[in-house]
Amino acid sequence: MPAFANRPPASATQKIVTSNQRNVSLAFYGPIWRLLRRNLTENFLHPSRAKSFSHSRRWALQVLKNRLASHEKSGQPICVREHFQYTMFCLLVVICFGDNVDENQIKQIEEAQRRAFLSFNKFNILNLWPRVTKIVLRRRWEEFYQLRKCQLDVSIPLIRTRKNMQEEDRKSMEPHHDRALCYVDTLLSLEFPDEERKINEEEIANLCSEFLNAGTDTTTTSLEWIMANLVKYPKIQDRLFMEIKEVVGNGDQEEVSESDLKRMPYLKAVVLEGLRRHPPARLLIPHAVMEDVVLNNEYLIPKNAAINFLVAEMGWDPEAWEDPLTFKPERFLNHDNGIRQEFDITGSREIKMMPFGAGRRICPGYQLGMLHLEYYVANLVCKFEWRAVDGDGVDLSEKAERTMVMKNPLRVRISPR
Ligand code: HEM
Repeated sequence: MPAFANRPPASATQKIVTSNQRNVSLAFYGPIWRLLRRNLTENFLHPSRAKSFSHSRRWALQVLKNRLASHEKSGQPICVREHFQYTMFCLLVVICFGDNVDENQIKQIEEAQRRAFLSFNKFNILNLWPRVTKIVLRRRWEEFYQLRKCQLDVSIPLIRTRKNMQEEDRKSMEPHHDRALCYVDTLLSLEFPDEERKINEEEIANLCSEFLNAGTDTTTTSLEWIMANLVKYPKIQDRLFMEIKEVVGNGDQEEVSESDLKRMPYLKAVVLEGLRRHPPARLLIPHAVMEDVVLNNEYLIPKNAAINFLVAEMGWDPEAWEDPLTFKPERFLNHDNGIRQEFDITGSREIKMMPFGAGRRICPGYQLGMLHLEYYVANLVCKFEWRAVDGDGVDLSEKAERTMVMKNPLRVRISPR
């Protein structure tokens, strides 16, 4: 039995890949994976591209503020998870399919994604022996195809709309250069070098579904944990509010903008501390090494053995972090209250925590995830004061669902600042 070091050095993680299955999905490995990943990170999720969705982030923020404000008027405590979830989902749908999508279409996509998710365990067995199960579990296969059809019926028209827009732009004397590039746009122009073909509509639909799944719950869960800590520790919330006010001033500014965020080291520290203390993914997608690796002259990791990283335990390691179970954003600040220069969330220099994974399989959406957390935390704290429901403490117990969520979802009272 191999033993696994729980803080592998970066050199070992660089060799890590997931199993060698060939599939048009970012979660598997192969030449296609490399191409798709490069597309996602370099052409699309790169910060310069991510900026083009500022107006969508602003729109989603407005949706969220309206929902919270109308609840606040009712005088009842608010259970925030559903609102965070809806906001993140709307935003990612727009980033994925373009800002021409309306709320009704978003609801249809949400329903199709939800049904697919709820059936995940039921259909898992079909992966094992497809030839056999196609005979003995014929009904289940039919159900699976039906569900798949529902998903495609919703997403393929949206993909075709973007295709038509690209066609029109190509023919037009006045193409829309200012149109924000969405994920589907980048996929439509991809060609597989080894197969001399373009990626087809069904494959694009799969990748979009994966994009929405991977980005929504992780960001929603992290946002809920961070806000829970700000409610539990009002002094931290007050300090954050002071920082925000110093940057945006006392005027009636509608939004903390993305450029403001860069001048808020304490905000970044709060987000990092949230991800350290409550990483939404407790395990990474299983990894494997391509050849036998010996760590620290002590632990053998055999080629192809499934490796699961205990992400939370790394961030709670008392040898790496002082008082690791306490929520203390200051640990990420240097003496001048700036973000510690040496801290690196990608783990390319050292790994003390890895909420997004590390090495070449690191979450391709990590910059977008960080930006969304900083943007929504800053705006929520700037607009409202967040307080615990009278007599109710904030219970930070955990529950394993798709991500590690709050066992008792966060309920709060908010009041406009
Ligand atoms: C707080 C937010 C997020 C967290 C904590 C997070 C965390 C993770 C983790 C731990 C992995 C597995 C990495 C590994 O196995 O080594 C992952 C994979 C992935 N994430 Fe994220 N993620 C976040 C946001 C996002 C966003 C916003 C997107 C896209 C819009 C995204 C897209 C993906 C994709 C496509 C994968 C699979 C990549 C692959 O297998 O190569 N994530 N994420």
